[in-house]
Amino acid sequence: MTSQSSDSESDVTSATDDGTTPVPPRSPGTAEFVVVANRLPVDKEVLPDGTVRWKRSPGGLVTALEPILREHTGAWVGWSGIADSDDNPDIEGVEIRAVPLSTQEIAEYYEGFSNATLWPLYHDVIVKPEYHREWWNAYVEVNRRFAEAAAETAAENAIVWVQDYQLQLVPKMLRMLRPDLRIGFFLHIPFPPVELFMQMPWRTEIVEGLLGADLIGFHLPGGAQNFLFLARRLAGQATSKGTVGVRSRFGVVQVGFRSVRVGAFPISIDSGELDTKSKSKEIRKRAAEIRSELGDPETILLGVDRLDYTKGIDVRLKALSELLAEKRIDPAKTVMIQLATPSRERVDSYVRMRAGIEQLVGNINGTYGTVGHPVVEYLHRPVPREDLIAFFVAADVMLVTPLRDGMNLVAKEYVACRSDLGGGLVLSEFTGAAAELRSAYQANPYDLDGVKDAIEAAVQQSPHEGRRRMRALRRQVLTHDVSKWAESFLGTLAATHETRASADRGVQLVAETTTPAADTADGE
Ligand SMILES: Nc1nc2c(ncn2[C@@H]2O[C@H](COP(=O)(O)OP(=O)(O)O)[C@@H](O)[C@H]2O)c(=O)[nH]1
Ligand SMILES: O=P(O)(O)OC[C@H]1O[C@H](O[C@H]2O[C@H](CO)[C@@H](O)[C@H](O)[C@H]2O)[C@H](O)[C@@H](O)[C@@H]1O
Repeated sequence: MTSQSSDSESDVTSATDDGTTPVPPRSPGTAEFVVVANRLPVDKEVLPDGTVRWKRSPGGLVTALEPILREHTGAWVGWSGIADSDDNPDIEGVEIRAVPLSTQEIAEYYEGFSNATLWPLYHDVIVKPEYHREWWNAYVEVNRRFAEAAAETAAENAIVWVQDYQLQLVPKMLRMLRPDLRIGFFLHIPFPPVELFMQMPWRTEIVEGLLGADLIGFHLPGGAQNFLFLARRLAGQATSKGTVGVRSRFGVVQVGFRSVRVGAFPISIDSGELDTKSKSKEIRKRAAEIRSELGDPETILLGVDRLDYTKGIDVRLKALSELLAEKRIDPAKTVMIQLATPSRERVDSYVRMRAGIEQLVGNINGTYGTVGHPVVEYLHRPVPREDLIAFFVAADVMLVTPLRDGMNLVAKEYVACRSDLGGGLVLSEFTGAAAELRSAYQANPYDLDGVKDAIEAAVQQSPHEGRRRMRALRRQVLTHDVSKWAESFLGTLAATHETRASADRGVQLVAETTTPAADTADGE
């Protein structure tokens, strides 16, 4: 079936003739808490000699959820990162349920609809989203499979927490299979402005898919607000009209007898753990070694990203190149380290972007480097976590310059690692983190002169100014950690369910407030 559906006619969960109808489980599972995410926390790797190795999956979603699942003991439903594998790796305290994907599904559901349609559409169309009906059909089919796997894993009345843009149809499909469950959904990337979302040929199906959840979470109030407008316009549901707050003043969408809450929950990191680790003797020693291996430069600039066009790695390289040309930065005293984790390497836009970035690195080193002393040290591979922490401790200026980013955990990790109050953070205004990290050197990544000024200011900041800013940043990051994020989301989800009964009596459509002491986005 390849026909493109109109806004109102199709129902992704009740189709009867296209193989996408979810099949109810014979009996419920045993897990009281289930995370459903595209990726498992570990990626499977088959070495040339046939042995299997499991390594940590890339990206901030796994960084954030790993400590939560360790705390709550439950199950994780996800894909292992390679084709046709249903191996369930052993992870202490977590029941793993792998969802196998075929090579064609990886191409159409993951690389296609998830990462060449939704990803660019939700990130301000930095590259042009592609709309293909076969990709959409694969997305529906794979979402159905995830919903069935979750339905088989969850115990009666369990909490199921569905993650991210790859699985936006799962909440509705899962509700059809298991109406007893409490279902939460969290979007880790930005939810786009209404004008952009309206491009999506299957826009109504996506909004209705999400409305299967009891609670839908976004990083920022703006995303929640955009979604409420679309629920009204595309799904024709009554919604609350008040302004959504941060971890407070939730929006409400009335779907039949169900009240779906919509809120903003900015994600964070295990800041306490990073703070402790970064103070250890081993990490301090490694940080000193890094500086000495680089030839003891006066200033170390650092970038840490998945190699993704949203991250603005080209922006910071162009800014550096101009600062060097204008002699505002001295190449003899400065080294920039760019750690770039390989990502989505078969998607065309990623292949093109990698070539562009490597050319920029080559140009800078060719023009300003000397033999044995390049200005830019570029690694295209992940480094071990402990090394990464040492890089954060060693860096004088952290460069976070995305054109758009849901949150950006790297910015928060850098801050958590700077108990010495050293270092400066250059941060794009278009990251979710910018709403909280007000004391960073913020810049508009589309304004190259502004980015250059921010980098120069951070390089030249006085120790007093640096300490003042870092103290404020650390107050925010250490008091708003990932367990606070999970608690606020899961606490709201639990409360949503408790008010289900009141839906029968008719819930009032007003924006709600959790506690009188509601948080603000900026805790500084
Ligand atoms: N161990 C390790 N982690 C990395 C590396 N590069 C990035 N990360 C982690 O990947 C996560 C990236 O999250 P985030 O900044 O939110 O961006 P995302 O990639 O879009 O999810 C952070 O927790 C980083 O510390 C690396 O080379 N090694
Ligand atoms: O699974 P991949 O295709 O290799 O991509 C890795 C992850 O990238 C995205 O991370 C996002 O989540 C972070 C935590 O909330 C957030 O800080 C960041 O801004 C986002 O880009 C993606 O959303 C995940 O699903 C991927 O697993």
